[in-house]
Formats: sequence, structure tokens, C-alpha cells
Amino acid sequence: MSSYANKTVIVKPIIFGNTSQAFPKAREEDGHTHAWTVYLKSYEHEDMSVFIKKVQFKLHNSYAVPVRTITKPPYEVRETGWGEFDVEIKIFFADNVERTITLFHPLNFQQASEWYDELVFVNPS
Ligand SMILES: O=C(Nc1ccc(C(=O)N2CC(c3nccs3)C2)s1)[C@@H]1CCCN1
Repeated sequence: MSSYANKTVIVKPIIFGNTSQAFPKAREEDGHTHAWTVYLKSYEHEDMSVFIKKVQFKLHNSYAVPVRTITKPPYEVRETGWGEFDVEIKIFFADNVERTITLFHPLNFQQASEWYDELVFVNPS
């Protein structure tokens, strides 16, 4: 926690990204070629459920139930598919005063892909 211009500022470093694993061959029944996991986690291995109410992962609309809502850690979705697309990650906070945060992550099947960001709270209630 730090102060800046008489304000209390709390910064929570986060990581979001995906891992994937290719199947030996495309799956007969649906042509899926990869298993993948998209995730959000604390960069500091902190239990973020203290200040996060839920995380919604919005997959491509062709998936059954494309909006996956995760209410406790680990904030991740494990799925299979045949291609890469953008996953929208929407963070809802326990304090309803805080606006939701929307992140986007392009699935990457060539290599594990992680992005760093920070959740910044100014004068949290
Ligand atoms: O790949 C891409 N978009 C994709 C959207 C959905 C994908 C997928 O993997 N799946 C849908 C789900 C289903 N399985 C069975 C019925 S619906 C498995 S891939 C783009 C197109 C060009 C480059 N990237």
C-alpha cells in the first residue's frame, strides 16, 4: 500500500494467459486438436478471492455456455478446440463500488503465453 497525493493506492499484480497441449491427432468426434487452459492469477501467489467476487471468461460463441463464471480460485477454464481466438476476461470485485475490469487474451497454441498487468485501487473503501 502506498500514498500518493494524499490518496491510498493498492496495487495487485496479476498474470493472465494460456497453456495448451496438442492432441496426437485430431479427435474423431469433433475435430478438436488441442486442450488448452486460460487463466488469471496473482503474480504474488495471493488468494485474490478476498477482493474478487467472480471472474468471467468469455469464449467464442460457438462453445456451449460461452460465458464461464468462476467464483473462487483457481480462476481458469480448461477446454479443447481446433483454433485460437480472443478470450475476454472480466473481473468483478467484491466491493461493488469498484468498476469491473475487462482484459483480452489471444489464445496461443504455439507456446504458453502470459501477460502481466496490475489492478490498482485508489482510496479503496
Ligand atoms: O480458430 C478460430 N476460431 C475458433 C472459434 C472456435 C473454435 C474452436 O476451437 N471451437 C468451437 C468449439 C466447438 N466444438 C464443437 C462445436 S463448437 C471448438 S476455434 C479462429 C479462426 C481463424 C483463426 N482463429
